[in-house]
Amino acid sequence: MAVAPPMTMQGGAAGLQHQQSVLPRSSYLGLQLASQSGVALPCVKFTSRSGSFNLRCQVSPSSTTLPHFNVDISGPGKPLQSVERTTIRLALPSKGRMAEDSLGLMKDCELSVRKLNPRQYIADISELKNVEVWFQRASDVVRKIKNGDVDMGIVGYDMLREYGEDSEDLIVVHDALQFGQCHLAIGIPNYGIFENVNSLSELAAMSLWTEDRPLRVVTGYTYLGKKFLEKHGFKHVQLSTADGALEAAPAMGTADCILDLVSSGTTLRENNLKEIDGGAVLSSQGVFVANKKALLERKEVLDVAHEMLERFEAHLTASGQFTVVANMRGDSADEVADKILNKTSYPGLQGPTVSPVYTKKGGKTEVAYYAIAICVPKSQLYHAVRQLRKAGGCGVLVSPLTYIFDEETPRYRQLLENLKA
Ligand SMILES: Nc1ncnc2c1ncn2[C@@H]1O[C@H](COP(=O)(O)OP(=O)(O)OP(=O)(O)O)[C@@H](O)[C@H]1O
Ligand SMILES: O=P(O)(O)OC[C@H]1O[C@H](OP(=O)(O)OP(=O)(O)O)[C@H](O)[C@@H]1O
Ligand SMILES: [Mg+2]
Repeated sequence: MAVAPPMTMQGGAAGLQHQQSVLPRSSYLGLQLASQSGVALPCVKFTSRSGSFNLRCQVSPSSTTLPHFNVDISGPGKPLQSVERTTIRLALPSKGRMAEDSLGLMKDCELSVRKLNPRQYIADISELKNVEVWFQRASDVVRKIKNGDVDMGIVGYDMLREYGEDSEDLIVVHDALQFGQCHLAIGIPNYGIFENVNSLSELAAMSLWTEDRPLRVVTGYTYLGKKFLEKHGFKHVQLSTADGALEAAPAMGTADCILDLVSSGTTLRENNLKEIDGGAVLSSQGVFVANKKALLERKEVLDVAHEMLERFEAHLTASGQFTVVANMRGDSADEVADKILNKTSYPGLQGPTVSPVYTKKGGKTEVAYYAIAICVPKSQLYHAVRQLRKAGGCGVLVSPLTYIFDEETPRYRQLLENLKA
């Protein structure tokens, strides 16, 4: 074959963009290559950050001015990333409660997700440059973070465990986003042969289950379900899947029990099903998760994960607290600080802020009170107010807290530890 003169490839290296980010060791792509001569290059060496590899090109039988080549991409070592992304990709659930809650959290953290067109699956975040938001089904959020197509995302922990299949490529950055709280559990009928069955061990011990007549479990969680039932000694089990309304299956006679999410328990109850002791597989809520390799190898990805984590932490920590400001009687700031630290259970973050309150008495300006500012968990507000009053407090003002930024978030420290492991 004649050696071809210099050739230009449409789109250059970026022209290799492909739906799959990881190409198999030898894959054929139909690429339009613009060759000045129409003669194929037998082999072109390509160098990318992930190593060098070869393009072997063959002219298709019908040669035209823009010939169609079959390109064999192969190279030494591991499969190659076809595209080197410079953008940072964040995946958010595209529908349902998780979509609403994730967007709500982003908004509360002053991260404005802007979709240019409501029918598009991509958006940007005005506060985070170079970040692309991709809206995906929850299962795909996990799959795409796992295979590196996306760098990070928000999803339910149940989905992360089911579709992540314990992959080491996934790393949880924030494990408690405080929405989507539920648990994955076995639900069995509260009537018939199950009426007196109240625990997982009782269910496993039922003599009914044989190879020919296994326990039939319907679930959307076959990976977790199989592992869980095997671990708990179930020998004869048949798992089947359905997309929704699993609670109807036992009454229809198509399953003996279900493995599904439970939150308030209403759906189980209204379908004459019950939970059993030992039947909970895992607790779940929204989590912020990332691709481990992307965090380790791309500093810009780690920086964005860090910033988002800080915003989430600051907001979520604050959302459980109130700011309380009170005027305290006392002879000095030290005396008031002493009372707050020793006579109440609410010292504030590092300690109370104490400042003099000036009043006018008989034409003279004097300090009669000291104002203190502390933060108090919402659930303990009334208790705190009672303690402050007892310690000489009056004029107590309470307002919601928006953010608490600490020196460094403990979760970020933990993330760095986990990345080293
Ligand atoms: N009842 C619930 N209460 C709280 N969180 C839930 C509940 N059901 C599901 N979730 C959480 O929401 C995630 C998405 O649930 P699901 O796929 O059922 O979507 P959805 O929001 O219910 O929308 P739809 O079922 O209408 O498609 C689950 O993976 C889980 O983390
Ligand atoms: O304990 P509860 O508060 O009743 O919630 C549990 C129900 O919530 C989820 O269903 P969802 O409402 O998402 O309907 P789906 O089956 O259409 O997903 C889950 O699959 C249960 O059916
Ligand atoms: Mg649902």
